[in-house]
Amino acid sequence: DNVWPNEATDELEKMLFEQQNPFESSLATFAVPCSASGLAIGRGFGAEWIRNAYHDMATADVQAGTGGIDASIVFEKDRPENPGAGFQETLDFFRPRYTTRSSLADLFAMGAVFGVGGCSNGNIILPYRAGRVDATGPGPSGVPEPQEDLATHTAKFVRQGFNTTEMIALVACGHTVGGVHGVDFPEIVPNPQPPPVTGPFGNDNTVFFDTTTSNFDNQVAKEFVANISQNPLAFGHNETTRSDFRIFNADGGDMISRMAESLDFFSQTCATLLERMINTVPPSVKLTDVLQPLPVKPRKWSIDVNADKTLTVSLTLRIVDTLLGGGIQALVKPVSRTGAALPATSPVVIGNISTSTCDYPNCGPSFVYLDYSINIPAEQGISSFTVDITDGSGKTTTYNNGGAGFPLSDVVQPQMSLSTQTTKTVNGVTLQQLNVTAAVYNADQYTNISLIVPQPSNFSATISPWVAEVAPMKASGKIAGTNYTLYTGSWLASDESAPQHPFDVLATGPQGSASSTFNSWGDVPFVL
Ligand code: HEM
Repeated sequence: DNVWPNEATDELEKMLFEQQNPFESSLATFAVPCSASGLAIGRGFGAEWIRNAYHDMATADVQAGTGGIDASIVFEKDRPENPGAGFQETLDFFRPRYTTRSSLADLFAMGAVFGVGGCSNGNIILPYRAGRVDATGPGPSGVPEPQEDLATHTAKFVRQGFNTTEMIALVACGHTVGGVHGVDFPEIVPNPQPPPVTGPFGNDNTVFFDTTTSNFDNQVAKEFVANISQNPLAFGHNETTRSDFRIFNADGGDMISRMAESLDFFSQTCATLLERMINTVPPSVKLTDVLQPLPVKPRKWSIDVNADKTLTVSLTLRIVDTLLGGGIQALVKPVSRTGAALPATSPVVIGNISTSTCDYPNCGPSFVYLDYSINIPAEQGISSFTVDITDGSGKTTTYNNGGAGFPLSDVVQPQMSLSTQTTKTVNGVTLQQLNVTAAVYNADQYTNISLIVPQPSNFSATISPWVAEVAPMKASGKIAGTNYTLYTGSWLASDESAPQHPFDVLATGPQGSASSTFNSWGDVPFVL
């Protein structure tokens, strides 16, 4: 069932498995190594992303079927139960990847996967499912706080779906990285006077939970059991806020001892519980299957209609490198609009192979990116293609995307070289403008052709549901000798903070519709 395209998973699959790809910066890199960070001394992205996911989930009520990982944390950052810069820093980090195909809740869950993967050096890779739905406002409060008593904590974890043993384990799993920041919890970690200011981002005066703060390992449990722990929530000077001490002893110390005894047991327990944590969603939310990397994935493509009555299909394929077995023989076999086989095309080799490896071990395969430039008579066109890969041993395998080939429609295609992005000043406010020219095949079949740019429904909210802003497109001429007509339309942002959300071109009519979706602004030339 792992076929392309899949609007629910394609974006997230890319962010999850492709690190250091040729097109976009990697997300996981920021949690690898776990100690590296562009944040204040004592802060790390990996720890922040794990804590962010927990605090987002921690207001869930599994009996009532409410809350869970829904990004409601972005509306709850000012609450006393959510102190610290970590939640804002996590939001700032993931928000640029928030789209109609990647909810912030899914990104926050992925952040936890990266945090655990990066900090365990690939030892624990949480299986990742997509489909979480973003909240539109704050939910109830109820994140556990360190000064609360054990009965309160136990009840809060039951509300979240975790029994006492699981509570002990989940807290140990969370508190194996990072620590308590004096700037956030001066009552737990007193700040020295005057405060130390070292490094460009300052020092937030952190006392770590264990001596291997950058390792997702059972050291936190070992040091607790051995009574040599520096964990401020276990042995801090302030007895009221020793929540880890009370929780780790909630079953008489049994679970924390077992976690201390075996790294394997610790890791397996954490993998299970953290997976449950990121998959805590209301029953109305259906998560997808665990994402698996596609062996062959069209990663980028565009189709230009040329004056000489041909089409140029520019295609970048992403291929799991083991399929190639050291070779680069991967032939694209296009199929015409009517289903006829067209000549096979080899990749444009020189200078166009790039490889991508994951930032931490075991996160997924390495990929090779191959570029193709495929020329097809405009009247024949393209509807799909298959890929024949010949590996190092000479064996050829056809990849047909689960049977039907990789669909690639040439019916509606933005012509990037004829399109521009620019800015327009309206009443002293600089707004982005997108001018798109698209080629439409047999345009007389359609009654409406439009440019669609999803935008937030509420620009002053931290996040809000996307609404499709629709700009009509008008015919601007035929391409001589072809059945293509050019259509042009302009979208002007309604707010200066408008995100450059990927855009669609949609043609609709009584006989059906055709579209080109999720086109990147990065492919549209910028003009002043
Ligand atoms: C009774 C339950 C819990 C309490 C009272 C608690 C309390 C705290 C406190 C006070 C901090 C210091 C935060 C700061 O200084 O900004 C902290 C940090 C942290 N917590 Fe918890 N926690 C609990 C459960 C959990 C759970 C279940 C997880 C994840 C599975 C988790 C993950 C983390 C992480 C990763 C940090 C380090 C953050 C950083 O270094 O930036 N916590 N916790």
